[in-house]
Amino acid sequence: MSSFILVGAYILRKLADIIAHIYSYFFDASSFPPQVPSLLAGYDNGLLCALNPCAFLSRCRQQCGPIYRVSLGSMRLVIVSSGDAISSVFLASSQLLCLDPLHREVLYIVAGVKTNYAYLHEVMIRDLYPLIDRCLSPRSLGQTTQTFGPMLLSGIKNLTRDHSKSISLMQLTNEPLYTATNLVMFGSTFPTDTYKDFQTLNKSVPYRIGRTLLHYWPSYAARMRLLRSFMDYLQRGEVNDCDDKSACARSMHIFKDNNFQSLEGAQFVLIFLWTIHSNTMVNSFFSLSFLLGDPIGFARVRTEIDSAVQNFGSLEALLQAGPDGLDDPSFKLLTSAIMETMRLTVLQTAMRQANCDFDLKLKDGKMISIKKGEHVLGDVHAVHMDGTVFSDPETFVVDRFAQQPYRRKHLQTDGYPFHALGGGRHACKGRWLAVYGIKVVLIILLHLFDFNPAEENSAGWCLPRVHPRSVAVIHTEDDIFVRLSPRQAEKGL
Ligand code: HEM
Repeated sequence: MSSFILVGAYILRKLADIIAHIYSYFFDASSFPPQVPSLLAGYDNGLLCALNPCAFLSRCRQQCGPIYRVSLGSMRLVIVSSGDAISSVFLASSQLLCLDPLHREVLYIVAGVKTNYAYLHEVMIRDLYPLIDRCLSPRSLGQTTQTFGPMLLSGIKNLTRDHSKSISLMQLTNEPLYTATNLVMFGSTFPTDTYKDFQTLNKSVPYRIGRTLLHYWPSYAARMRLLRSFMDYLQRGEVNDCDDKSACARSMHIFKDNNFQSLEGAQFVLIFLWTIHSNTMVNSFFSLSFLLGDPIGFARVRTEIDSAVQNFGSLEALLQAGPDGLDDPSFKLLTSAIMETMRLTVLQTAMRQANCDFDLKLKDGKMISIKKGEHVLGDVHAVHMDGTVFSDPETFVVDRFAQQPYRRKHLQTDGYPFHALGGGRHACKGRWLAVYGIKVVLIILLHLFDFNPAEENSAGWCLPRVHPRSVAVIHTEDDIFVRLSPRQAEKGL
């Protein structure tokens, strides 16, 4: 079956190359931005893009340069793949370039919102984003995540009790993180048995975006179960043991104030959950996958973690220190590994739609004329793969972002053309939680366990293959199975 898929993918790639070659004869380089040619009113490009967005954008870039127009069926896009142009998109006012169509798409694809979009969107912007901003800012994150570290540790211990069995790295890096984050954000009454359904739905997202979902039923059924579970949670209406200023109490206030007890409320919770987890899970899984594929990098990060644990006195004491304690030069290499994983796994961002005709000004003084209704998209992957900025760009370099002096409450990527967390007014509001959560996962796992490839990975450590349909961030359907053994000092586990 897998060789059939590989041959199919090879033939499609060759076909796409031949089509691109034919189209190059129709290419007009005199206009700016140049237009990617199409023989079938954009539907040919739409199909090629749906089959493999990254490869399609890369071919267009080779042909047209870093800024170009392309029609994907009836959708007209301006793609920007230079750091300066992406920054200009992030900085453009939302009167000119708005995010609404992106939000509408996400609400529909993830939560199945077909009607009442406007109301849910209003609550998202008016109540939810400010709540995330307030509770997850560097100043408040410690308060929000007081119980997070110990809960994550107990989740990992529960999952790893039986050392005689192999375990999925995807589950190991994601499930305890998913559960502990939900408990701090939604309180102890939030259903803790929703991870598998969430993953099933999440994995269907690239297919849903391309409207090419073949196995529709499993993800549809998973979504229905999730929504039922969230409706029960909303109808109970309690969060337990949370003070009034905590994230979970504030979330519940939003749900109650907006009378969210029915399907609509559950759809809102699902969108909130997807915002928190979809990108974080990719990073958590790939960070450890990259480290396992780089034994020297792995050993260096583990040495850093072990000496931090020693300085704190114990792993438990380190986990109590919270995000402020971990925002420290003694975790420079670990933080760099996480940011490097982001560099390699985030593909496109900054999707916007123009509200009117206008000229987008770039740093070098050039203007891109954008027409009303056109979409703009940032090809972040292209910038992050620029060999003139990032040497050996395709490779995971564990200390790539550990070279400059460490600055607390700053991302170690400051000063680089790094766009994985957005920018401007719409920069990722959960970035501090994401980095902190992934750090804690890696600290616990690297400190407690040795990792050996399970029988399922007969070829040793192999990086998961990137799914060709990946859009926005890398997706994979591969998993890595590991056998864990407690390290010498932790034999009591
Ligand atoms: C590794 C993990 C994450 C990555 C790579 C990531 C990436 C991004 C990016 C690129 C944007 C900007 C999108 C745009 O301008 O078009 C964004 C926005 C956002 N992110 Fe994240 N994110 C992550 C984790 C999180 C988490 C944990 C939360 C928690 C709630 C979160 C909440 C948000 C919100 C609310 C926005 C919208 C901000 C706005 O439009 O004003 N993200 N994220």
